[in-house]
Amino acid sequence: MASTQFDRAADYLDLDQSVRERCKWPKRLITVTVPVQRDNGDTEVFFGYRVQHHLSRGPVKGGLRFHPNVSIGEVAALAMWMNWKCALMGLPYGGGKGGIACDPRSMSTRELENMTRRFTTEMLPFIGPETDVMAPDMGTNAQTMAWITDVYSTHAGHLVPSIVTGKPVELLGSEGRTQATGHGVAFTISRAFYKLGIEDTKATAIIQGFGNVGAHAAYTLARYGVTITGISDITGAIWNPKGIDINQLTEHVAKTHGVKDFPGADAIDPEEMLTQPCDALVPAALEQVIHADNAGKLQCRVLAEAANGPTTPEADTILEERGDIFLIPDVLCNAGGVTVSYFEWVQNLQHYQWSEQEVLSKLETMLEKAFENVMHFAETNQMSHRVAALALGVHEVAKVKATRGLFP
Ligand SMILES: NC(=O)C1=CN([C@@H]2O[C@H](COP(=O)(O)OP(=O)(O)OC[C@H]3O[C@@H](n4cnc5c(N)ncnc54)[C@H](O)[C@@H]3O)[C@@H](O)[C@H]2O)C=CC1
Ligand SMILES: O=C(O)CCC(=O)C(=O)O
Repeated sequence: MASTQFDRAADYLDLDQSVRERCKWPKRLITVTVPVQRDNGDTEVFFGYRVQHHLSRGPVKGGLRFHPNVSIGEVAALAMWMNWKCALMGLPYGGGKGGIACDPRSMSTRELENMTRRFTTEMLPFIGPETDVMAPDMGTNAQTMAWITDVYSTHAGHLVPSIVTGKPVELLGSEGRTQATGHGVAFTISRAFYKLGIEDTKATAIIQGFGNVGAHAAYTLARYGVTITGISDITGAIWNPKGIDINQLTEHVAKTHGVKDFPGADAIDPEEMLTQPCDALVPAALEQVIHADNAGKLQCRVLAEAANGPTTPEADTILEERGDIFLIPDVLCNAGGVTVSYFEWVQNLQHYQWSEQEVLSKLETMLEKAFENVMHFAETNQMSHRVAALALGVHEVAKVKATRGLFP
């Protein structure tokens, strides 16, 4: 998927052959084994990965994912997308992504901590504030980042907060990072509604995924006055046409670890939920959930890609032919997370802390600019929002590759 999307953008840009090849392939693909003693005394060996797509514009930046489906191919695609996202947002980074193939839901805190610490130790030769800066992604959180900071700092002999972003605020994480991705998703949806003449307070949204991104997108949309009619997670899907109370749902999820059986809504088939009428459909969980079989059935006005890679190229073609759905592509829609990560890194390098208001206001300024750039480029060149966003990102990387040149 990532390669196909890159090829479409590179064809449009008519990239020079050498630059095109150098933009397309990752610089480093690292695979490590991570032995962990399970609570029952057995040792289990997990596979961990980190892909550093390119370092031409600065350190690689991107999340670390703990999920059973993690593979080197998935991580490579996610790293490639991070390039174009960082470049589109004007951040001085290349793209990276990492992950461990594991089921974090079935692991104790002790096992997760040991796995994270061992993975970090294996990664020590390859990471650093100027080479590779990780952050949370699916299945990881601020605590995971705290463990990575601790291992790296212990080896350095002093605290190195700039080794990761998305840390707890007390460990010099940034105010606003936890909610940044979801906040940015809601902000771009509101911009799309404005373009389409839809009022936030009369709009409805359906969200797949109620983790860091989905839940914070839900809070912010609800704060804007949008009615959230459907939400799903790994445990099931819930539906209430009058609106789901997000605060009550959060309490329910804290107690039961899933949205299933929430008393304030009915159960609905998770697949059917995606094709219900709504103003915004927000996939905020997995890849490839909008595919050839359901793209023709979507009844949303806006498809807001909070997750990375939720739409297959086949579905993209169907949506482009339909022409009635306003796509906010992933590299724009979820870019709030890495943008505030950049702010966190900058604050750490300056030994200075910004307020939440400052962080979110700077974030909105940067998202607004990127949103308008993508819309303008798409309109001017009569292309989809996806190809426009990718072309803008790829172009920035290509310029740097061309300028730096190729050692013979
Ligand atoms: N955390 C961040 O700052 C960023 C995350 N993203 C992307 O957003 C997406 C979600 O990430 P997070 O919210 O951080 O992960 P998370 O681990 O906090 O939450 C994931 C959510 O997806 C749900 N889920 C898992 N399988 C599902 C299924 N089959 N059907 C429905 N829901 C399912 C889980 O139950 C959970 O609610 C991923 O694609 C990630 O790459 C993108 C940019 C930044
Ligand atoms: O915050 C970051 O550095 C990376 C976030 C991320 O993994 C993503 O945007 O997909």
